[in-house]
Amino acid sequence: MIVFDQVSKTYPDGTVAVAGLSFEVPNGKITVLVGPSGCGKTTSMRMINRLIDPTSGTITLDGEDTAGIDKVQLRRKIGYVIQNAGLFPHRTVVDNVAALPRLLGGKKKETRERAMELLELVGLDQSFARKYPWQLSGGQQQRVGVARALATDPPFLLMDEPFSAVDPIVRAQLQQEFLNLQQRIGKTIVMVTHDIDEALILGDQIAVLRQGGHLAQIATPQELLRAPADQFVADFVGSSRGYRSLGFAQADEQLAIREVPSAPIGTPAAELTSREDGWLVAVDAEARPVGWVQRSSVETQLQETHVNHAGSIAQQTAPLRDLLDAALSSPSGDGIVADLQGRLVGAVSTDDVVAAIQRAKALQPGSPT
Ligand SMILES: Nc1ncnc2c1ncn2[C@@H]1O[C@H](COP(=O)(O)OP(=O)(O)OP(=O)(O)O)[C@@H](O)[C@H]1O
Repeated sequence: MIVFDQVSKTYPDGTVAVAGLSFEVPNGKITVLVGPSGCGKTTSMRMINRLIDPTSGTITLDGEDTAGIDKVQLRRKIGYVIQNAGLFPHRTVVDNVAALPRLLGGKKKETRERAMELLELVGLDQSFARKYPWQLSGGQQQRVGVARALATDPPFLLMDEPFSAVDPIVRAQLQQEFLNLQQRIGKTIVMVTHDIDEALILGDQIAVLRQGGHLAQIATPQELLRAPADQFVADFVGSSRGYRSLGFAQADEQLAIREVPSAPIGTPAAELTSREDGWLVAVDAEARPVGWVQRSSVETQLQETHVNHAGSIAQQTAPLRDLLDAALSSPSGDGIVADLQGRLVGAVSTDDVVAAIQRAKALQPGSPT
C-alpha cells in the first residue's frame, strides 16, 4: 500500500503544486489521479519514486517512509511507464526491456530470456525482439514501455499518461489489454491521466484533484458517477454521467450473444463459411478473435492482411459500454465478444446492447439521467 500523509510540494519559485494531500493506494489495485491541467497530478506521482521530493508530509510504501529509502533501491521496487514509452532509440526492443536488469547485474542470457517472456506477456511476439523502436507503431512502443517497467518485477507501477499518445481505437485496445494484464500480475498501480473516460475504465479508485493539488474526491468509478462530492467533480466527470453509470452495468442473460462463423488464419478459402452479409471472424491458433473479414476478399487462403482491424473486442463480462463500443465500432455492425481467456464467444448487435442498457436503466429508476 502507498500512503500519502499531508504531502505538500512548493516549487522554488513559490508555486504550490500540491497541498496537504492525503490518500491511500491499496495493493493490487489501479488508482488513477485525474484532474485539469496543472492540478498537480504529475508532481504527486513523481514524489512516490522521489523524482521530486515533497516539501512536507510523508509517503510510505508498505509502511516504510520513502524519505528513508535509498533512491536506487526505491526505484527498483517501482516500475515507471511514461508517455511515448521513452524507449532507447538505438537499442533493439529486447535490449530495451532487458536494460535495467542488465544494469543491476543480471546475466545477459537470463535477462534476455526474461525480456522475451515479458514481451509475450504484453502481446508482442518474438519477431518484435530484434526490431528498433522506430520500426514499431505507437501502440507497440507503449507495450514495450510496459514490458520494460515490469522487467525488475516491481510490486509498484507508476504510469504517466501511458496511453495518450496513440489514436483512440488503439488506445481502447491497449486499455482493455492492460486490464487483462493487471488481472494476471496484480501490481499496485498509480496512473496519471487528464482523461476522465480513461480513469473510469481503468481505475479501481479515482482521485480527482483540483488546482493546487487538493483532493476533491477519491472514490470508485461507480461512486464518482453516482455521487460526485461537489460541483467541480460533477463538472469534471461530465454531464453524461447517467448514461455512463448505466454503461457500468453488466449484460443480463437476456442479451443475445449470437454464434458467428469463424475461421483460423491460414484456412483455405474453399473452407470458409460466412454470414449472409459475407462477414466472418478470423481467429488465431488459440481461437482468439483477430477481427472481421469479408468472405469475398479471400481468394486462396485467409491471411492476417484480409482482416479489417476496425472495431474493438468486448469481453463477455465487461460493462455494457464496452459491448456497445464493440458494436458501434465494428465494420460488420456487430461487436465481437470474447471470454475471459480472450477466446471467441460470438457477436452482439447494437440494438440488443441498447435494449440491455434500457433494461439496466429500468432497474435503476433513481439513477441520474
Ligand atoms: N519544476 C517546476 N517549477 C515550478 N513550477 C512547476 C514545476 N513543475 C510543475 N510546476 C507547476 O506546478 C503545478 C502542478 O504541475 P503538475 O505538472 O504536477 O500538474 P499536472 O496536473 O500533472 O498538469 P498536466 O496535466 O498539465 O501535466 C503547475 O502549476 C505547474 O506549472
